[in-house]
Amino acid sequence: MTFMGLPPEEVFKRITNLRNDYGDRVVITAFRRHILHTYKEEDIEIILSHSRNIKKGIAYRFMEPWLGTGLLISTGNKWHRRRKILTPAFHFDILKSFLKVFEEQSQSLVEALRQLNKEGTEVLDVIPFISDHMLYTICETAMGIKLDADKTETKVEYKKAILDIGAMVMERLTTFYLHSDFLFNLHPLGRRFAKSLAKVHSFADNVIMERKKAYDSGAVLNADNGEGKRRLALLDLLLESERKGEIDLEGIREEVNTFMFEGHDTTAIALSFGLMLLADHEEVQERIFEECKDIFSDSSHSISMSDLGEMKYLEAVIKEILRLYPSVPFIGREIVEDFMLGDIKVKKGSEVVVHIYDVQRRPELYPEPEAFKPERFLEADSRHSYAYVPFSAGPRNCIG
Ligand code: HEM
Repeated sequence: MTFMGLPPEEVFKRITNLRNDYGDRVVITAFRRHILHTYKEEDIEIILSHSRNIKKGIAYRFMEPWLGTGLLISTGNKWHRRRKILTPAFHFDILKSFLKVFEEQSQSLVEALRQLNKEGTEVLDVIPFISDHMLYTICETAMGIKLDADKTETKVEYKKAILDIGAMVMERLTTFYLHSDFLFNLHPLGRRFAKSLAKVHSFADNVIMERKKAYDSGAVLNADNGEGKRRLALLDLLLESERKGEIDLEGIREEVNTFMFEGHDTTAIALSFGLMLLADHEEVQERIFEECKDIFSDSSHSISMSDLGEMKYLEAVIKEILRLYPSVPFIGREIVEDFMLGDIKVKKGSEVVVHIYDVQRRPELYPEPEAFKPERFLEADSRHSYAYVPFSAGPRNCIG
């Protein structure tokens, strides 16, 4: 079997079809490396909950020039240390303090869509458009900067550069001869990648320096939990750790790039597929609308955490969107310690790929798996706990 020269969508289709042709476990051997693909919830549990096999697969190295060894890519002690520094930035009190930003950004997105509708514009690809708003949200919440107010050329170039880099990483991944750094750097794609990278790094450095100035002068973004305990948002938390000598400026840059990417790309994909599904299912739109009407009646009060808690149907809709279209369809691990996967031994040096997209479409777990049915998440859930893993699970689950 070969994936050589195929466009990314074709590679995706072939990889996800492997299960139909070969069963629940498939081993592909490429360049003398054994890669085990698994589609089964029991296997996925063993792999994702392993406490030492936490090293990411080789495909992630194509993102390293961009994200460095930030939280997504790092492993071992470095990953443990960073995860410990960053976890408090996702405390409930911090997230609660961002509700206003989420609301403002949602309204601004709806307004922009309305405007497009008025102009009769035909939106062909919503992803870059939604990406903008997701990027503004992560910048304002995690980095403390208002990117939507910034109309400079640098910002426009930054946004374009990260969208391009994402696409270029995908293209490199599916073009095997470009896996070699030597060939990639000589290739036009490699040269374009380097140019975009320079823009992204320079933008991230400016964000850090600006925030460092604000932090040093005492004007930092923080949330008070009502008991006088100050909680710091992500970039400020990193700057505080730098003061304590726990991380250096290069490390901060790795995390800023990691969170700018992970924080906007995953959410933009989920929202884009969500809009597509809602457009096709008016009855679901109607039920969401009725639920909101019950919660807000005629009031236009700002949304609260308790309002969110009441949106049971909307929550089921979001779960169903992420079941059908998980933003991260598969994840890879490089095995650093032999382990047993049921009756087979997976050896150190091999790789495993967990197919989130496919396990979430198994007909025996999800009857009519291709159908968009949010009600399945309203019923009592007796499924295996690793049959639904859009945020991964175990030690390397999604922090965001
Ligand atoms: C729909 C939204 C999201 C989905 C579906 C999602 C999914 C995932 C998945 C599947 C992983 C594991 C990746 C792997 O093992 O290769 C992951 C990791 C991660 N996610 Fe998310 N994510 C979402 C939103 C976010 C947001 C909003 C942030 C940041 C604010 C974020 C930051 C991260 C980071 C830093 C990691 C690496 C964690 C670690 O290895 O310790 N994600 N995410």
